[in-house]
Amino acid sequence: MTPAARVQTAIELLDAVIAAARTKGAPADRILADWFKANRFAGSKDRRAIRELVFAAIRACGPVPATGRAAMLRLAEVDSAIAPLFDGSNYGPARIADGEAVAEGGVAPAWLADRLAASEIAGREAEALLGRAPLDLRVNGLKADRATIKLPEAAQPTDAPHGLRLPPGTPVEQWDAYRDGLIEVQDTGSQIACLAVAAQPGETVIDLCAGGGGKTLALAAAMDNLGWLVASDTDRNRLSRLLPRAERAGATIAETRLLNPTREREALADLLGKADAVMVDAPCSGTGTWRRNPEARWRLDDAELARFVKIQAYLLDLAAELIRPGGRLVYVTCSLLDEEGATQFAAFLERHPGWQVATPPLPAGRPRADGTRLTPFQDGTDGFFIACAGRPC
Ligand SMILES: C[S@@+](CC[C@H](N)C(=O)[O-])C[C@H]1O[C@@H](n2cnc3c(N)ncnc32)[C@H](O)[C@@H]1O
Repeated sequence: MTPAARVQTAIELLDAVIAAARTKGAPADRILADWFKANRFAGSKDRRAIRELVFAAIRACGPVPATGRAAMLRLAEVDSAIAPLFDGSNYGPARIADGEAVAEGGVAPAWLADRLAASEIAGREAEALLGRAPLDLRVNGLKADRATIKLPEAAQPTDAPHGLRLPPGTPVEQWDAYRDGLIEVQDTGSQIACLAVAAQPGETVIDLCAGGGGKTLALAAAMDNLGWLVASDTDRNRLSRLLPRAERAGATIAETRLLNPTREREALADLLGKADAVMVDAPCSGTGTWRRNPEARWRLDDAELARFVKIQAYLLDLAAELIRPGGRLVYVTCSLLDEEGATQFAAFLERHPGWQVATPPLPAGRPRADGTRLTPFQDGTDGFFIACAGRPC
């Protein structure tokens, strides 16, 4: 494909991404993967270039652009290599017309940028939300050790005790160490969130919103495969990915429980008041993960945010019921909005008098109200709010 044809293809893909963002349809990654599958004529260099263009254009636009072409013209404002490719050539985009509409720049739609600013995420902190994430690994302590593991490429240790960092795009999935379960792909912020649980061998630990089990596997390693580790979620698809991953990682103590939304207690009835620790890695707006899916900021609206805030409070209260006297609650969210983090946790403490804030020392992050906040700008991780409280004895 010519460079101009790649730009035109990226414009058409951006139209699909914009439409999907408006209707809460498929994420950009999925849209691109489907297109590449259906258009085999695009070689690996084309695919890489188109992908770069689409994501660079998404990052360059704050609010949802009207069209893919307007989004690409916005990218042309910040990348001088793009405008000359609007050359009217065969398969390329038409020439730029005088006064043609260009999408607006910025970090996010105005309402969301304002909410972030109210949570002290503005300026360079806000811009860093749209940077490119590195590729972080967690060395699986059940099978290997960070100090001695041999990998095909040199990796830098991160702040997390088992963490290693590689450049984005490193094909780790093809490495033997990955296939054999010696390493997991996991952001350093996620690894640090798991440290906050301080899970010990022999304990009863619940990962209440386990999803595909990224954090469950880290907890199993911390527990040295000793104890009872329950991984629950309401999403059957996500949870179904956990056990094959656990097998690869040699995490034998992970047990999954599929929950029925609004009737979660039923599947967890045998654990009420028994857990030494419960981690609530809550469903959230994901404002801390825009480095990975920047178009998520076009999908969020006030109603969706309110829905997250409500379910977070509900899950925190459910977790409290599962914890034994003297046990601990760890609340984690990959959002940097206070309503999903500091304010949410403060409301929990108000509803549960007697619970004591007790965040263990973490290797990165800064205090934020009763918890700790990690940000892409300060910590080079995804954005997280992490807070812990102990149930009174
Ligand atoms: C931030 S994700 C969890 C990511 C996961 N812990 C990991 O490390 O990969 C939030 C999860 O909460 C789950 N969830 C949503 N509502 C829930 C509920 N009522 N009970 C339990 N899990 C729920 C979602 O399905 C989603 O997998």
